[in-house]
Amino acid sequence: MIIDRLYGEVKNKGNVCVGLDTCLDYVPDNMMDRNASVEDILFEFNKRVIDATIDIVPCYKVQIAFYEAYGLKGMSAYKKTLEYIRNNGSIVIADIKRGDISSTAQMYAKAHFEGDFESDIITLNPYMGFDSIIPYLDYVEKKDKGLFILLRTSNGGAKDIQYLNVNGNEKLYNHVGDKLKEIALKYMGRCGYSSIGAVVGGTHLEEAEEIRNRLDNMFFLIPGYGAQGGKGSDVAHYLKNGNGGVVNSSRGIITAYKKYEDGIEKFDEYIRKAALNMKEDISSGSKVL
Ligand SMILES: O=C(O)c1cc(=O)[nH]c(=O)n1[C@@H]1O[C@H](COP(=O)(O)O)[C@@H](O)[C@H]1O
Repeated sequence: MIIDRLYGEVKNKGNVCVGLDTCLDYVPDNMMDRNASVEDILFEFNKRVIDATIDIVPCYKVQIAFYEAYGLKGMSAYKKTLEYIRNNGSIVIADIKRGDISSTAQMYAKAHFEGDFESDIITLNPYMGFDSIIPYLDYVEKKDKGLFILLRTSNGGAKDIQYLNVNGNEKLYNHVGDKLKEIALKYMGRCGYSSIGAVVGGTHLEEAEEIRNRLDNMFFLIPGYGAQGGKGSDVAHYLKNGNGGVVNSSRGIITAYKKYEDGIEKFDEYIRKAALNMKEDISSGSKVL
């Protein structure tokens, strides 16, 4: 199952998920060949980031909006990026946050688990209802695919809806978590986690321990590190013995070179350094717990 692969990769390479939220503003001048197309520029940038990190990170998350924004050429870069990651033996999470129902969801599943945009794991938004998850489950069961479903997100606005009290005095995200856990139990890997995981932002800490204990069979995608303020000692609360989750950083890694005077010349070195520092920060946070 995909979750066993991801668990194994985390065991060998740590918890850093590199977020390829790539836009032209992040591309250094020397990669901006005037004659090259947007497709080539975005893909070449991603390829450099991937080549600099693939031996030290377990997976990549590619946020589709950054490619959609550049139209067809952007989507070609998206396709090439997914293929490059998968062909080089790594795991790709397509951050598409879909959340529609029925026949539409079936087409989303086909669009992102087959064909041009095939990925290993996708992100979903369950807040339209649990029936919006069902059309993807066949791919989890029969095609070795995985889902990370939004539970408690990293943004400030998470409190607007996800924290509302339901069923007396229970937080909505806990209610959603319990339901997802039930579905997840049907797709358990040998590693003790399900191919259906949850997205929990690494920026709110108060409930981290409760969420980790309550959803003990669920692997977490943990965004919010770096640019949004999350630290290694924060996100470590969502891990179990250093595994059970991957921590995403997008801007914090792919724009790391901008902090240095010689950043453009040593682009690859600084990208790798940012991923290695983050890996160290998370693992020292885990040791303290
Ligand atoms: O599902 C996500 O990946 C996600 C969930 C969440 O709660 N918060 C969150 O920031 N994300 C995504 O994680 C990435 C964070 O980017 P940086 O803040 O640049 O590291 C973006 O692609 C967001 O869309």
